Amino acid sequence: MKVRKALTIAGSDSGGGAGIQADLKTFQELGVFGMSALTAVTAQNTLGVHGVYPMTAAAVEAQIEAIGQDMGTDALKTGMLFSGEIIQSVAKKIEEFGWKKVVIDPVMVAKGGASLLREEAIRAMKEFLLPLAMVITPNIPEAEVLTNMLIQSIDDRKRAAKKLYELGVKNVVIKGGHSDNEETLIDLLYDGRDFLYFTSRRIPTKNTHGTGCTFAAAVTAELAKGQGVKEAVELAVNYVHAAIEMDLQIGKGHGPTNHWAFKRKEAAADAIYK
Ligand SMILES: Nc1ncnc2c1ncn2[C@@H]1O[C@H](COP(=O)(O)OP(=O)(O)O)[C@@H](O)[C@H]1O
Ligand SMILES: Cc1ncc(COP(=O)(O)O)c(N)n1
Repeated sequence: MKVRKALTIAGSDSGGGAGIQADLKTFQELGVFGMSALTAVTAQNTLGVHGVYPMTAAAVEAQIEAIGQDMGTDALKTGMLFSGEIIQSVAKKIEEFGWKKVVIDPVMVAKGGASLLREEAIRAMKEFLLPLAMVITPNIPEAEVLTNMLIQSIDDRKRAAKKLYELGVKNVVIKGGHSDNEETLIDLLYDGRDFLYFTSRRIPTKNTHGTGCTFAAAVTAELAKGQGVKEAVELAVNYVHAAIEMDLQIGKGHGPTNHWAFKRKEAAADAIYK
């Protein structure tokens, strides 16, 4: 059996709920061999970000180079990239190795409000990275920054998705966690032709730390396994939903999600239908 591989280029969350830790847990749970290139170390817990210690762009390049030269990858995702310089290095390496299954989670601020991306980096992201993306997965505030639009309605979101598509992204997912609907939420996928709506029940919880990272990592793992974008997004919606639903109650603030939950739910369903 051929083992599929996925690479995450992202920041470390010492609290284990978001960033590289969330990505690797998700890769593992979805049966994909996970690799990482660290862009920054954060001192972080469920109460917030207490420090950000970026890597040099050369160190980020060296990590990607080491992976590309030897192991290669079937898909990759980016998370916290911190600076325009790191973004340019990452884009250069993606092009150099010819990687196509590229998922960009344009991480900008942590749930507590701490900045994980410098202001100057937004231009670099649009210019160098977005044209290389197979999928981009902004939440509503990130989509607003990238498009210079105010997004309130679903129609606004559709317009924003079209704008992002025009920047060269092949598939745009604008996630609905930040919408003001208290009952349901919609993750919207646009592939340049059709809009697809993934509707789920909003779970009343404060434990949503790392949902965005987990979502993008699940999309990446599924693409690595050879799934299409639509199937990968659908699975990611279900994976994150299970992870939020069976939360772990860890820490005093916004706790992490449960990366085991999806497989446990699947195993329970298998036992019922056997
Ligand atoms: N309270 C919630 N209940 C159910 N699903 C949620 C909830 N909050 C977020 N999600 C889901 O988690 C994923 C990430 O959503 P979002 O909060 O928009 O992104 P981010 O974590 O990047 O801010 C999406 O699939 C969204 O539908
Ligand atoms: C290192 C790192 N990367 C990304 C996030 C975003 O996480 P969230 O899903 O809570 O917005 C984070 N808090 N820390």
